[in-house]
Amino acid sequence: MAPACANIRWQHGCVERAQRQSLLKQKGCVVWITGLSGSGKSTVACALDHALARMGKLCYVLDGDNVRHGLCKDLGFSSSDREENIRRVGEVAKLFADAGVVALVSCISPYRRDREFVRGLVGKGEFVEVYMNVPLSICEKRDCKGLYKLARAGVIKGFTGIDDPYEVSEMPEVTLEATDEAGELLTPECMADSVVAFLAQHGLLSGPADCLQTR
Ligand SMILES: Nc1ncnc2c1ncn2[C@@H]1O[C@H](COP(=O)(O)OS(=O)(=O)O)[C@@H](OP(=O)(O)O)[C@H]1O
Ligand SMILES: Nc1ncnc2c1ncn2[C@@H]1O[C@H](COP(=O)(O)OP(=O)(O)O)[C@@H](O)[C@H]1O
Repeated sequence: MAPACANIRWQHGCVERAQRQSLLKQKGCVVWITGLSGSGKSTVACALDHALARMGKLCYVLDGDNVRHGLCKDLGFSSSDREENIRRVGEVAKLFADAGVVALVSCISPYRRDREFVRGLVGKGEFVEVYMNVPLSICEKRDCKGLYKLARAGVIKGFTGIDDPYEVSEMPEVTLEATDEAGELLTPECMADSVVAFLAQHGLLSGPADCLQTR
């Protein structure tokens, strides 16, 4: 989308992304964690942040609840507000990736179209969609904020999974199941390990190949 005002030109910087990545000895990317409220997005983002920090990788978590206290405090939960919410978070995540940081986004982001929009914003191969495949029954049972109860009672309208849709992607890069084959709940640490494995397999955790020698 072009800027609303015509008299805007792109200002190029003096330090390139490759140099920033070289300084940080890592590559920037966006890990986009999507799923129902209560599916464990924030918990996995936190576990992933810890796991990657232990590997010396700098991350930053953009959590739906948190950005709605600032950047997106003017937005509600209509489909157009959710779209704008995801657009803004996507743009910020893109800036983090450009800075050489691993952006860990945990937003419901219920509409496929909005997630695909962000995928298109971010460089090819740098957008990793992580789908929390946790059944509504589990999320609703957890109901740690009491919101499902309010939604079922009709106090909250347009709640994702109750009277607003969650559209599953056809091909998320990573799908995290709630349970293992024996039906035991998988831990957040185990889920984070699956994401780390994907990032490693796809070269997103190695040092930038095209980086300049600055140290
Ligand atoms: N109507 C409705 N539907 C869904 N969720 C709601 C709603 N109203 C408030 N909440 C709370 O807001 C959190 C979701 O914010 P997000 O920015 O992630 O939502 S979205 O991506 O724009 O759909 C979400 O946080 P999580 O539980 O962490 O997902 C809820 O606590
Ligand atoms: N893998 C898991 N196993 C068991 N409980 C979990 C798991 N992941 C998250 N939880 C719990 O579920 C609740 C919702 O998790 P949260 O990360 O806040 O979800 P979301 O960000 O998707 O709303 C929290 O009480 C959290 O401790």
